[in-house]
Amino acid sequence: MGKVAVLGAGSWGTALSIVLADNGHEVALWSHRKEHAERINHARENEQYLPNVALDSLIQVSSSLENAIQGADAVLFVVPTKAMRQVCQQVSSLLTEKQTIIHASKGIEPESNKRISEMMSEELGAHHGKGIVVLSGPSHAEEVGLKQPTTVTVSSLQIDQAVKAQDLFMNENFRVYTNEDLVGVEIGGALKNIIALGAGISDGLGYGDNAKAALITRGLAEIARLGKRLEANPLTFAGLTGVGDLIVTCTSQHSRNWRAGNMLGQGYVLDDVLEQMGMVVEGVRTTKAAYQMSEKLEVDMPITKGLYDVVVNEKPPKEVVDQLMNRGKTDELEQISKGL
Ligand SMILES: NC(=O)C1=CN([C@@H]2O[C@H](COP(=O)(O)OP(=O)(O)OC[C@H]3O[C@@H](n4cnc5c(N)ncnc54)[C@H](OP(=O)(O)O)[C@@H]3O)[C@@H](O)[C@H]2O)C=CC1
Ligand SMILES: O=C(CO)COP(=O)(O)O
Repeated sequence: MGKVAVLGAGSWGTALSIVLADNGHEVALWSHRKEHAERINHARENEQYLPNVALDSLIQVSSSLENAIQGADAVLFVVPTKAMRQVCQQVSSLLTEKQTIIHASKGIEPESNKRISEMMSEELGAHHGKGIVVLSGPSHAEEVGLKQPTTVTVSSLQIDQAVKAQDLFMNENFRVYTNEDLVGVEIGGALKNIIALGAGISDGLGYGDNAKAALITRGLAEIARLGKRLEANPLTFAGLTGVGDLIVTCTSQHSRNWRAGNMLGQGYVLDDVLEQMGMVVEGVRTTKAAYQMSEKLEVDMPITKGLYDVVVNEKPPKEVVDQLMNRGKTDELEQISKGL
């Protein structure tokens, strides 16, 4: 048992703090807003992001990064991808060499097209760079907070660091696997949000299970094609952070990406959707990043291109479905094998 600093007091940071406290760790949960930190400490609940879930007394919330990180054996970064560089810059001088560095966010940075561990490694410097661990998989905060059975994967270029993270989080409700394929784990976790936006749009347009099954299957094929180009292990996409997270995010109403897509499919405009969500919808920025990567690396990603047309070019979703359905003929095995 030790101390873990959790940076980011949204739904996922709060749910993972609950897992860590269940394992007997002292948790310093950091919110960048003082009033939010005080509110959670007082209510013993994160009413804004994870309501109706009581927080153990082992979880103490602070708006001071120094207090959160001092004496921590591990530091978990779980802010939206957009905030990751800034938070890394804020903490980089506070970290010590012994601390295990983990992130549990899901995204790709537009323009640089960097994965989260790559961005972190640039900001945190050589020592922590190679040992950064990612935790990913099919895991909605709402269910983890209720201690419902959940499985995730941890990965790192230094597998001993991933094993340390596995030991920190693993318990009878929260099963943690290791996987050496850092690229595949991060790419699967980030890109499934694009397909979940598409699944929500499909439901919002009134389409049925056939359309959703097609999106999940063909979405997996194009994620694997990009992954292969980036030298991921294709088998990772058959795992929890690939097909597992695609299934949960495309089919669960807990998913913010699915919910945002659902509203887009019903005709709401993106700015209104994002305002109403009040939580991060990573798929929007990841769509931009993945589209840029598919163009640069010449990887065929028709669903991503369609979603890019919706979120960037404001094309009506129905037109995008027609565009996808009326492409030229292709062979299924030929397409799938490009991701193997
Ligand atoms: N929720 C889930 O079930 C899961 C989420 N994830 C991933 O975890 C990451 C975080 O998501 P989640 O917790 O759900 O997001 P939420 O929208 O629930 O919360 C985001 C939190 O980050 C804070 N934040 C925003 N900007 C900054 C900043 N610049 N510095 C510090 N804190 C900031 C927000 O504060 P404020 O209130 O001030 O905006 C808020 O506390 C995402 O990448 C997501 O994809 C992964 C698996 C499951
Ligand atoms: O990553 C998640 C589940 O594994 C959460 O997905 P959303 O961000 O769409 O809610």
